[in-house]
Amino acid sequence: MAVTVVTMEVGNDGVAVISISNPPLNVLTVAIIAAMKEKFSEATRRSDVKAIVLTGKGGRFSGGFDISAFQKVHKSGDVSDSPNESFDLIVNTIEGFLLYSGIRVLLQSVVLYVIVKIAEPVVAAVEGLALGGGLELAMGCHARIAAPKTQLGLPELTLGVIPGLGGTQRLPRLVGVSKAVEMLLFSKPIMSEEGKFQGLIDDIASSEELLRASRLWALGIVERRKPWVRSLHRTDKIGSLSEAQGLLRNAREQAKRTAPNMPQHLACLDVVEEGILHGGYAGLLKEATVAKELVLSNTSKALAHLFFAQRTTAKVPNITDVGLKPRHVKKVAIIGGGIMGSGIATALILSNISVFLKEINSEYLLKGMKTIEANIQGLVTRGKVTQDKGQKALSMLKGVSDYSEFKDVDMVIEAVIEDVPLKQKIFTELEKVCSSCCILATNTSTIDLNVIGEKTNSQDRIIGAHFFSPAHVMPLLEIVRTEKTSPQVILDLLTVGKIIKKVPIVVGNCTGFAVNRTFFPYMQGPHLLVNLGVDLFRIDRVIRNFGLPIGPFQLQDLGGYRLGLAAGKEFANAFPDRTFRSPLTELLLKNGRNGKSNGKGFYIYEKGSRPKPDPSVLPIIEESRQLMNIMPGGKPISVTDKEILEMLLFPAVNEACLVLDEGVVARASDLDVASVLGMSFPSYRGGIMFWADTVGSNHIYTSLKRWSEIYGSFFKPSRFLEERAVKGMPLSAPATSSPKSNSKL
Ligand SMILES: C[C@H](O)CC(=O)SCCNC(=O)CCNC(=O)[C@H](O)C(C)(C)COP(=O)(O)OP(=O)(O)OC[C@H]1O[C@@H](n2cnc3c(N)ncnc32)[C@H](O)[C@@H]1OP(=O)(O)O
Repeated sequence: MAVTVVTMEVGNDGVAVISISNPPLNVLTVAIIAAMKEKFSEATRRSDVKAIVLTGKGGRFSGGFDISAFQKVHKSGDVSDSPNESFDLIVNTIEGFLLYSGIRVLLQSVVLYVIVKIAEPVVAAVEGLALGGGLELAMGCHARIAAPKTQLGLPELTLGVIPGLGGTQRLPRLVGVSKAVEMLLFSKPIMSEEGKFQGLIDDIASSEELLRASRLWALGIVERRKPWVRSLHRTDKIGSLSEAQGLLRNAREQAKRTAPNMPQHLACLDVVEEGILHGGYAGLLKEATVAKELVLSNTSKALAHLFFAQRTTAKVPNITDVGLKPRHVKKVAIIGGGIMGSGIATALILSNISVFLKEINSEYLLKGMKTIEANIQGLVTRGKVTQDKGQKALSMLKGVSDYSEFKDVDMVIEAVIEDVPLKQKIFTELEKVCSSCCILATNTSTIDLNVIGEKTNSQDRIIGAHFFSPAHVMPLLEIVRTEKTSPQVILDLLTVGKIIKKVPIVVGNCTGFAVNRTFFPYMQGPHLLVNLGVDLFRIDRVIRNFGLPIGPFQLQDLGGYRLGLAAGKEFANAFPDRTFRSPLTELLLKNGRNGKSNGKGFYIYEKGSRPKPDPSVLPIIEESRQLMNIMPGGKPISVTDKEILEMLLFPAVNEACLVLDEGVVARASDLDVASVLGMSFPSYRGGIMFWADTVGSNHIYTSLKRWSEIYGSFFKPSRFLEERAVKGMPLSAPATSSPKSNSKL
């Protein structure tokens, strides 16, 4: 159990060093804030203290306010668990605002002066990271000295809230309105080097020198060699009112486009503006009010849930909690240099893992190597990777055309086409050429792993490493285990996932695994609706308005119809009872259409403009409708946008319930993360199960039941959903009984 403390040491130089210790990230809790106040008061009372340095133990200043406190507020609805005390700590105690605000609040000041007299300058010694409340605390100090490469940022908007410890006021005063708005709206941290350039940081000192430099700076303030700056009182970086308001106007327009359906972006800009119009103190008061309102919003509930859900995926029962140590994976061989194989190779080499890429001939090999180079170049061009890092990554790559290098690789990832005999052949060969402890992974997205490994005696080291395309960009890694996969192999792949900065989710073996399986009804529902007479472009619009980046038909355009058809067949075989068979995709292919790749999709794609609906697809849809003949009375059904949304998403929720009930995932929150990272379900809705619980199991069940009676078994609700609806239980609540014997984990 980590010890949470705030300590103070006073040196012979008269500098008190107050240190926060709450490993691993020194997050701020209400208790820590109270303890800090106590230490500051003590320092003020002591006659031997001339100045104060505030720092964090363990090489990290602070990761911000404790997000789990937000979750407490979400459960209780009581905002007193949020950081109230902090206002007093930063404004009154550290920054000493009231002391210097003069006659205006004279009476009050005198009283406070007596209670928390503060005449010492405070310097923040910042290392590792200062995020959210951590950076806000540092900005309340009179100067900030940072170690090199320290991350500085205000990521609160990603949690559905705004900075609540003065960040909306002090950041614009330190770095200017334009940079502050950029950092706030995009929650993008900067490094201390840029922080120094922007004026957020006063000086940089090496890690070893940090405390000494901070003490000296603090003494410099006492001796008036350095300025004693209260950032809340500064106005020099704000610029003219009209300029600031122009920036905010543009930022609002941008926020409406890039962050629709979320309240915190516009609210944050309003709070920044309040401070510009009426002064920093007024801005702080508004910030406190708005922060409290936002913490109770559905967006904040969803995003805080997702924050922890994402970190929970790496905690796998009986794998990560049984004392196993991960083995070091240094060399990986990849079979297949197509889009997937080259994307996976790119992700590995960028994390310093050596890769041998194998292809069947030199032409394909060259193509794969070129794709990897292009992937890296793309990242360099977009500024995601430096030129040096890109070069170094490419030096970790070697193309091969046979198995001679495979004898001492730690892992092989097969990424060839979805062909069962081919994969079986490859795995029997791998068993012969690789060492007996080499991990044998496949990137299949649908095929049963037991079938792939059927002809080997290595079932214990066969595992699925299902990446999402493009693999070097998409953050999700679905790790598929069978009942025979050894815990050590699962742990090793989890560790590789973390090293290459993916969010790994361990799932059981079934058709489509967790992600594709949950979303197969979402790809079929739109066809059902279109055959019932609903306009396809309206369907896409409804989904976009809900928050997915593109609708299901545009998604099919991107993937190509052949791929969709092949996947549809797999699902139809595995789950015939809840498959909707539509002739539409085959008709499209028959008409020479294959989506974006051949320029014949549901949309027309022209460089530089948004995709436009293609009217030439409508006669094909009409043909499909006539063949299906399912419109009641031959007339298109009449549905609201809400019904369209629900008819598309509830079947996916139903499948997610089955995935959960069958033990394909360990917990509902894994499906939330999978849906957000694998299928672009809007994060601010918390993921598919979280969202479903906000809608309510009863409404989902009764709707599906009604539609199944009218439109057929595609909508048939599962037993799990029915049980939860009858009991009034959330879908995400853990099962009350012991784990099922059919669990796939
Ligand atoms: C009032 C204020 O304005 C409001 C705020 O300050 S809101 C908080 C603002 N701060 C943030 O958003 C930072 C959130 N944290 C992060 O982004 C990442 O943890 C990080 C980039 C700092 C570090 O990443 P990384 O090194 O990969 O460590 P990571 O696994 O994420 O975190 C380590 C542990 O700390 C926990 N943690 C991290 N930040 C936390 C926070 N702010 N509150 C509570 N727990 C936190 C994680 O849940 C994890 O716990 P676990 O080991 O039990 O799973």
